[in-house]
Amino acid sequence: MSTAMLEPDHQIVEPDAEELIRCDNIGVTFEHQTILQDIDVSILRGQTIAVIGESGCGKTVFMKTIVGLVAPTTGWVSFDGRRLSDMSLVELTQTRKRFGFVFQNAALFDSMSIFENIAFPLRQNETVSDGDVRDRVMQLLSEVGLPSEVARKYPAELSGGMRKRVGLARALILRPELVVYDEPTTGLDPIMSDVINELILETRRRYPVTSIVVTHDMHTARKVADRVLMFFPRNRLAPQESQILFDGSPSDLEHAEDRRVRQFVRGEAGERLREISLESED
Ligand SMILES: Nc1ncnc2c1ncn2[C@@H]1O[C@H](COP(=O)(O)OP(=O)(O)OP(=O)(O)O)[C@@H](O)[C@H]1O
Repeated sequence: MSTAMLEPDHQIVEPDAEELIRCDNIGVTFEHQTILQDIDVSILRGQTIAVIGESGCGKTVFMKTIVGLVAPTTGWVSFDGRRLSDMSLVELTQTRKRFGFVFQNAALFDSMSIFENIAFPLRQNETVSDGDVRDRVMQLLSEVGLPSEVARKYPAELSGGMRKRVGLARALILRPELVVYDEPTTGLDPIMSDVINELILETRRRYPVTSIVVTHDMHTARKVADRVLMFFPRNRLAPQESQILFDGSPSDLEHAEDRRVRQFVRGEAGERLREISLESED
């Protein structure tokens, strides 16, 4: 702790943390629609980044581009100093083992027990004895605050919050260096949302994982992130404007210079209401 810097939002980032991810001039165009343009972002090891912005602005596309699920139309993504586009399929597959994915709907296999769901990445990627698989699954269950009896159950028998925790356990079993969370609290009540927030924080305290959290939940963004990126829809920006309207600490969001950022975080429709009514008249 003595070498670490305490950030305002209680996150711990090593002062000499190295770059883990670099996005250089990324652009993504689907058919004729440009979703991302000129995105330059550097993410340090150990950072927890919340990606916010209104629906359709490209948050998920950004996250998928970083993990190599979407190939950028321009620019490149580097992970740990290597461009994803320079990697062979085998290297990309090897690199993806260093990523953990927590999907919005937990994406569990319904026909497998919770034990088998959590063990799945381990059995797919490592040669481990049954005893070791058992130890690691049980350890992960305990890390996400679920009792060991849950291991025998099936996804349909669990609540949404429990399923999310199982999804987190599965994402963490290979001890990934990068975890991406897609809307981790969507559909949960406020208490269960906070349980998930606490687990994200606890995971970071337990080991130096880097996290990217795509979220609409401002409470989550403020609580778990040490850095927030706010994206804006490319088609509503002036040509010279950056698509990232805010890049900074969550505590600075309220006082952001850009009015669109302040309106977003306060949940104010502002002139968007007028724009939407004009769009519907066209
Ligand atoms: N594979 C694809 N092919 C074509 N268009 C796509 C594809 N993936 C995403 N899009 C489009 O890109 C835009 C941005 O999508 P994205 O899912 O990144 O938005 P988002 O900011 O995550 O939105 P939300 O908050 O609603 O999830 C949308 O208009 C979407 O329809």
